[in-house]
Amino acid sequence: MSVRIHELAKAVNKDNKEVLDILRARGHEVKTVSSTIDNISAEAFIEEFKSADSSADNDSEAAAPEPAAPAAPEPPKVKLPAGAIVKSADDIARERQEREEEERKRQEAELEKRRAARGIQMPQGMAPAGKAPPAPAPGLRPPRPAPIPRPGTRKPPPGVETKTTPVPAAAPSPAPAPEPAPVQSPEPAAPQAGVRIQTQSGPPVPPRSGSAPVPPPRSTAPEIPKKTEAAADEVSAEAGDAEKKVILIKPPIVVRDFALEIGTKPFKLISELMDMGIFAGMNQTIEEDVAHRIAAAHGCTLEIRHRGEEQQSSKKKEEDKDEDDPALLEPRPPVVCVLGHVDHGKTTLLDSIRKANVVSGEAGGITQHIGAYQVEHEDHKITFIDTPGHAAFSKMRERGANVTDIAVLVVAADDGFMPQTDEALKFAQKANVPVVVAINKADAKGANLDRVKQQMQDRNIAPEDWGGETQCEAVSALKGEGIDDLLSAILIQSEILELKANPKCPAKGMVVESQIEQGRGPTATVIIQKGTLKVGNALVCGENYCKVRAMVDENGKPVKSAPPATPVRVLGWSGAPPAGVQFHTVKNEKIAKREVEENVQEARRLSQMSKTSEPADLPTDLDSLLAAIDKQQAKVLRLIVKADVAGSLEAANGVFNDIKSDKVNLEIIESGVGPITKNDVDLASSASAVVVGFNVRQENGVNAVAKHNNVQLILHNIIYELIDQVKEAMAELLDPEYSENKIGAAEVRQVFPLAKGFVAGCMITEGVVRRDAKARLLRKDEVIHEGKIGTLKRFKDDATEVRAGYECGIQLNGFNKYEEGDIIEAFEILETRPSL
Ligand SMILES: Nc1nc2c(ncn2[C@@H]2O[C@H](COP(=O)(O)OP(=O)(O)OP(=O)(O)O)[C@@H](O)[C@H]2O)c(=O)[nH]1
Repeated sequence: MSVRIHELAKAVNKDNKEVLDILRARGHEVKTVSSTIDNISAEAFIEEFKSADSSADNDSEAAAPEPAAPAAPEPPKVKLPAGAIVKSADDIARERQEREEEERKRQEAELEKRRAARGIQMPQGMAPAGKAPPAPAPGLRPPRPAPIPRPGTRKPPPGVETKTTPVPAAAPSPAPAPEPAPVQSPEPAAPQAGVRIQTQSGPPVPPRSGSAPVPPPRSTAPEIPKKTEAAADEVSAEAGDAEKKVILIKPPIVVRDFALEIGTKPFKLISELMDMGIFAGMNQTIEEDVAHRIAAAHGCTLEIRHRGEEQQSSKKKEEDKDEDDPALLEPRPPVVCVLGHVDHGKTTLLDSIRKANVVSGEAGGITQHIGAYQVEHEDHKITFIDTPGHAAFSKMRERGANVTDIAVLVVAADDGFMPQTDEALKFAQKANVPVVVAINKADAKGANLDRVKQQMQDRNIAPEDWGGETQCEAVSALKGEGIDDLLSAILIQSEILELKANPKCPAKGMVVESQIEQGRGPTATVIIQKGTLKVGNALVCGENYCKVRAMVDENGKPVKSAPPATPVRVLGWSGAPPAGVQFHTVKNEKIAKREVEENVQEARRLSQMSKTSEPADLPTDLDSLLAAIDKQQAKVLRLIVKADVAGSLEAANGVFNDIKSDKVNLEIIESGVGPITKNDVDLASSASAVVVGFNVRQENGVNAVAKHNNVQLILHNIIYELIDQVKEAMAELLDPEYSENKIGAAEVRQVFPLAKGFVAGCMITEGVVRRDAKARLLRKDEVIHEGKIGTLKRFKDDATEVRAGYECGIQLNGFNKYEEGDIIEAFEILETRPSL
């Protein structure tokens, strides 16, 4: 949207030319009255001049109580302060032209003046603006002490001239009570900083009719002593922090709103921002540190309240008060996770408990994502979280331990404690989660229960039957033996823990897993920790929100509500929330969106802060400098990683980040949940990256686009394979290394002249000499010539190769000076791929 100049002039009741001139002076490229300016500038212009008009009207009404006779002007009814200058009509006319020029300069100089006002002395004869009001004049109200300037206090019009009498700076003592003054008494305005003051002798002359002053572009409030902004700054600096206006603001900080808060106009704020090299529109947001600087320049103190923090603390208090009230707590099922070493039988155990078998469906035999299920035993519910077993999933497993009340540590009776068993035990102990040991594969050949119990004792978790405190059950997950005892042991442990939660408060919980499902969009398996989650609830989970569209249980059945410790898959998310992040319920979707927006801003701010603190890593000595240069010169394999679920994605990113090489750096430029799309390929193409897919499919047509753009796709369902292929891709970036491989040697026995040049009659003394090989001629161990073999003949026939013990004729390209006894060595160049 744009506005034509003549429309603008009409709107502010001014000449077209005048408006044109003002706009040109302000840097707008306007040629004729039909030229246009943008809507925002036009609005600001209208606002500025309309308010100036109205205020000037008020001023003129107040200042001209009676029309003056043109020839013999009567002295004004209002007695002006001593020394005050009232301009003649001629002066006004002359200054009218000057005003436009001043107006142009004014805006540019405004900020500069404000800064300068703190350090630069005022022109002589000019009252230190902002420190002292004008001297009192008989009949006028006494001077008031300089008030603390309020942001937004308008400046006097540039054309208004007054003479001010310097008086000592107003003490910060309480202001004397103002005497009643006639309403029509216009108060002299302080001059604008930097505006030249003209002095005139002779009596004050009232304004003449017919030469009404042009309304100044800015209004002056008649009741308030005027101060320039420079003066305002000066005062605010003197006033100190105690008297600064404190502004409370919640991010995001939008230019328009912020301008109003600090008492300035949005367009002025925009120009200040531009001065700082920041280009932001009315409705755009600015960074917090920028807002702080601007607020300080306006004499305000900015307090930014991050809603999340505020709400968290206030919510925490409420929860402490209401949600954890013992009277409201009710018993809840235990949340159990199954941990252990690879192949010790975790999945089989979970299947056995659920009387289902999903082991056969797993790619590579590894559980690759967390599921959560609930089973019933002795009329009590138990919630199980399935955790994967490979080392790559350590993080997920750690998380699994953190969300749970009890950990079942699976130890194969025939294998005993293994590194990952110890790691899992460590996680559980770190999370303060009691452990129930399931000695699995009790049926297997070589099963040794006592050895496992001994290992338990060695790890300070002695089994109960050995006098310790750790419950321990021998089971055969495969045969379904000992499962009931294990479940009973879990329930006993649960009873000891006295697990309770308030089912009536707003739901709170943790995301166990999330993914993007076809037809369902982002979904997340969550475990409710407090309250009851209901369809229709609005949730906030880090940088994602959810209006619960539907919930399904572990059997895929829709449920309407989920009480504490229940696992449910929730539909209706804005995006897939990462596993391990907590969610809470808010009043409605609008609030959820707002909170999430703030969380996103906060996350950005934190990442910005971490980026700016990076210089600490700068090299400080020569060695580290050289290492840094080496690192810069190292090749980079960029990856775009996609995985089926958030947990797998994190695990995959984790293992990729663990691949260390001095020669090739690995950089994950993008990662996400869901199938590989054409966008991923496009991004990979522009970033020269490789797309890696873990347990995901690719959308139709992706292959063709990848081929066309020469983008490598690496897809696999098994993490080890993926790691190997990524390493291969890294190695391929390295420049090949070349090595020489001697394949044979011949001794020159006789030199034969030919029509053109000579041929060396040789005996092959070792290996083989091939026609396409490279050769070097040695004479008394000195290399005389190196090049390619030109001809290789057996008698008169060309030969491709001649083996040791045979005679042949050899001609080297570009060489003719063979001598008897010379040695011709044949070799080939081998190209090898360097290792990482
Ligand atoms: N003999 C015997 N074999 C078992 C038992 N439990 C599991 N197995 C076998 O052990 C192997 C591994 O079982 P999983 O349940 O896949 O082991 P896991 O710990 O879940 O393995 P990951 O998912 O790779 O971590 C399978 O071949 C099972 O049949 C058991 O009680 N007895």
